[in-house]
Formats: sequence, structure tokens, C-alpha cells
Amino acid sequence: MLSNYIDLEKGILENYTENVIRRASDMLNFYQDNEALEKMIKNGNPTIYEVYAVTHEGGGELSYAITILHPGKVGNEYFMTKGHYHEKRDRGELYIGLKGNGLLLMQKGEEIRWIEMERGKIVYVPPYFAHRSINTGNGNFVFLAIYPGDAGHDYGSIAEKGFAKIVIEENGNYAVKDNPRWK
Ligand SMILES: O=P(O)(O)OC[C@H]1O[C@](O)(CO)[C@@H](O)[C@@H]1O
Ligand SMILES: [Fe+2]
Repeated sequence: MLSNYIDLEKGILENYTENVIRRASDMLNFYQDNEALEKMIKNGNPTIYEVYAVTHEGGGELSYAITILHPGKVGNEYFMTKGHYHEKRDRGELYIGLKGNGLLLMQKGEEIRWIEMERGKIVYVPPYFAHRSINTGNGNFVFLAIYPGDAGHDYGSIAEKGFAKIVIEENGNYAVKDNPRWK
């Protein structure tokens, strides 16, 4: 696809080849407070985030995706993406904030970093870093991500152990805390 159009207000791509909707029920075991998550699933199973992507498979090609993270919390933990390593670990990713406020959490082995995201902020996710986006704002957090077509998504170890840090709301602001479940 040689050209496309992003509705910057709604954060929707005019054309996309892949679309993923992640509801509360898709996030089992990703949050600290599973009881709060189970309750949320029973009370309407809301959408946590949506991904609209244009993918090009070949190495050397680029894919891009708009992710719309809805505002909300599970217990005191903000809505977030699952997070992943790239199957090809040496593929990086570029994030451009389009709307709202969030945090980009990145981890390589024991090294963990987090960077605030907002409209116009460009953040580079270096190769070998797992990455997760968190909506710390009151409205949708929307960002564009550009990544190699052959990067792939490896959810395995993140689904199993999470990241070393969790992001919760504390006194009306976000706080980055040690993940008690991180071994
Ligand atoms: O794949 P996850 O971890 O659920 O994150 C959602 C999306 O965020 C991105 O990293 C950037 O849009 C996509 O590659 C990914 O599908
Ligand atoms: Fe990625």
C-alpha cells in the first residue's frame, strides 16, 4: 500500500490490512488484580485497545500500526497493551504519539526504561527491547508505530512473567513500581 490516511482526531487508518481488538477477556493474567479483571469481564468486557495495521511481510519492508489505548484501570493498574519482544529480536520500532498521554515501557533482560508519550513525541524502541504502552491519561492514548515487516511479535515471556515494573495510579498521578510477580 503506497499511501494511506490517518484521521488524527479519531486515530483511525483509512485503509488497513490487519485489525486487532483486545478486550478485558484477552488480558487474563496480565494484570496484578485478576479479581478486578474478572469483574470487568462480567460487567461488559470493555475494549482495552485496538490496533489498525498495514503490514508488509518482507525483510527490508516496513509495517505500521495505529494503536488506540482506551482510558481506564484494572484495580489501580492502567489499561495497557500486552507487550512483546519481536520474534527477530534485532528489529527496532519507532513510536510517534498522536493523541493523549501515555508511557512506553521497554525492557532488555534486567534493564528497564520508561518514557512519557504525548502528541508529537517520537520515541525509538531499540532492538532487543520488549515494549508495552500504557494509557496514563483520561482520554484515548493514540500512537503510530513503524516497524520492520519481518519483526514478528513474541508474546511468550511477557505473558508469563510480565515486565519488571507495573504502572499504577497513586494520588492522581502515575507511579512506576516493582512488579511483585517479576521473578
Ligand atoms: O502487540 P501488543 O503488545 O498487544 O501491542 C499492540 C500493538 O502495538 C504495536 O507494538 C505498535 O502498534 C504493534 O506492533 C502491536 O500489535
Ligand atoms: Fe513491536
